[in-house]
Amino acid sequence: MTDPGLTVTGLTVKRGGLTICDDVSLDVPTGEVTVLLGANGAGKSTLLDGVAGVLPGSSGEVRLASTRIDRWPRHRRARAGLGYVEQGRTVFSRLTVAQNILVADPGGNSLREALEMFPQLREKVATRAGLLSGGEQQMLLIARAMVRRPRILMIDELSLGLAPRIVSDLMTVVADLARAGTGVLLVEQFASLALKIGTTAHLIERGRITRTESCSQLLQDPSILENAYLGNASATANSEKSADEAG
Ligand SMILES: Nc1ncnc2c1ncn2[C@@H]1O[C@H](COP(=O)(O)OP(=O)(O)OP(=O)(O)O)[C@@H](O)[C@H]1O
Repeated sequence: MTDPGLTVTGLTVKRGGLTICDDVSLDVPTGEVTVLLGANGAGKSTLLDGVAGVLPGSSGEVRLASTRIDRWPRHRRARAGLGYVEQGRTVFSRLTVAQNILVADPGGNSLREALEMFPQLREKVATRAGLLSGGEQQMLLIARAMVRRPRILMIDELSLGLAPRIVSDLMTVVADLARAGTGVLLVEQFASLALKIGTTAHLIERGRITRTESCSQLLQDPSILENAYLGNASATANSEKSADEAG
């Protein structure tokens, strides 16, 4: 058994009175990347919000390194080692790269550590973050989360709006973080890139985990993914095609 990272058991999360995530259970071990895949609106962000304490869970348990944290406010979960790079989160664009890091963690070594993690940012340390490329801004967001040394880092759609080549570079960075010991829970629309760096993948459909597979298995047999979370769209397309052929 690996070092216990994050354990989610039977978590239900509501938005506006509606159950969006229903009875979700999954583990995120330290030292590896766990991938969460699902169609738009399946409930991926809501699940991460529920785990991080952005939204309250209405039932179920969240444990970090075996300690129950689901009744804790968000900042306490973060202090305990749960990092979260939210979808659409932006850098402080008028602050420099260095100031963005120091805002997250004014500790003496945080800037040095961040630049060791992301040497690409070294030359830009005095540059205003708003002038960085999209990929560099995402690196800065990860660096800001990592200087707090989280045991677990949840990343929601880091690739939003970025070219595939840049996303591929970011995936290498994320894989390195996991190799260095962090447990990563990765939500990613570029499924094949995420699966290449992941160990286990969970598929979520309409707020429920419907399948858990090894990433290598999903890469070898893409039809599993197509049937699972593209299933509805292709079923509709096929039935339309059959109707056309019949007509
Ligand atoms: N603030 C909100 N109030 C009510 N319902 C919401 C709210 N935000 C999202 N939802 C609904 O919750 C469901 C899940 O949304 P969520 O953003 O968690 O999905 P997702 O899998 O992350 O999708 P995407 O890939 O598009 O980000 C969707 O049906 C969405 O319409």
